[in-house]
Amino acid sequence: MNIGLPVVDFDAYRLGVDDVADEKLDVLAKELKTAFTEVGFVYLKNNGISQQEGNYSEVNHGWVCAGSERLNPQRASDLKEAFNITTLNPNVKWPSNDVVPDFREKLLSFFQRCKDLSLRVLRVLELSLGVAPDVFLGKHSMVGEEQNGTTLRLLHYPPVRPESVKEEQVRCGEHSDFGTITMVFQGPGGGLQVLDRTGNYITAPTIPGTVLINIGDLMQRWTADVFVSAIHRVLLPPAGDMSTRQSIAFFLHPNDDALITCTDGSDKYPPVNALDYLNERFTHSYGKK
Ligand SMILES: O=C(O)CCC(=O)C(=O)O
Ligand SMILES: [Fe+2]
Repeated sequence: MNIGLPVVDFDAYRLGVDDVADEKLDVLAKELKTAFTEVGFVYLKNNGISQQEGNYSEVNHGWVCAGSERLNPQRASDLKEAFNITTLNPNVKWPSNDVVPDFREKLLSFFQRCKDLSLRVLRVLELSLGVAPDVFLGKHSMVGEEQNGTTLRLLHYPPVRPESVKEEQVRCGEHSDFGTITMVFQGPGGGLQVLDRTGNYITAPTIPGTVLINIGDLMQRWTADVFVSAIHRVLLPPAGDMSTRQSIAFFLHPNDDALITCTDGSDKYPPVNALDYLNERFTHSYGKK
C-alpha cells in the first residue's frame, strides 16, 4: 500500500522495553527526525499499544457532546462531538459505571499507556535534535495532573444528513494541533487528510497496529521550525454514506508553567509560557476571541 506518509518501526523502544541500546535509539532518532522535519506525521508501528487497546468500539457509548467547536474558524462548526479526559485524578466526574461499564478504568489505563508512549517518543526526539536530555521530558513531568493540559479525546462524528449540513461545513476543519505531539487512533474507515509540503492533501488511512503521531504548533515553535506541524482535516463522507466515524486523539501538552524557548538557542520565537500560548489558541478555535 502506498500511503504517502512515513512508517517507523518502534520495536526497539516499544512500551515494556526497558533496555535499549544507544545505537538502536540513534536509528529511531534519525527516522523520526526525517519524518517530522519533512512531513510532520508518522505512523509508529510495533509501539507496544495493542490494536485491542486502541479499539474505540469498546468505549463508544456514553460520549458527551463537547459543544460546538470549529477548528477552522473560517468554516461553520465541525460536525462532531467528543469526550475529553484531561486528568488521571479519580475525583472528576465520569459517566456512571452502570451505564457504561469499565469506561473509566479502560480510559484511565489507556491515558497512562498513551502518556508512556508519547514520553518515549519525546526522549527519541531529544536525541534526534542533539539537545540536552530532559529539555522536553522535564517540561512534561506532570502529564495527567492538574498542572498539565494533556488531553485524551474520544471523537464521534455522527452520520451526515445532507439536508442539515451548512455550507462549508465539514467533519473537522483544516487546522494544526496546538501542543507538543498528538497521537491519533482512527476508526477503520480512515478519513484523515494531511497537507504536504507541495500543498496537496494526502490521505492518512487507518493502518491496524500503528499509531499516527504528528507534531503540534508549540513543538514546531520550540524547535525553531525544524519539526513541522502539518495542517490536517476530515471532510464529509461521500454523498449517501451515512456511516459514523470515530477516532481517539491524545494531545500531549507541556506543563502549564513551562517556559518554551527555542531548542537551537536562537531567538526565532521569543520564550512563551506554555499555558498562555495554548489558551490563546483554544480561545480562537472556540470562536470566543
Ligand atoms: O478525527 C481525527 O481523526 C483527527 C481529529 C483531529 O485532527 C483533531 O481533533 O485535532
Ligand atoms: Fe488535529
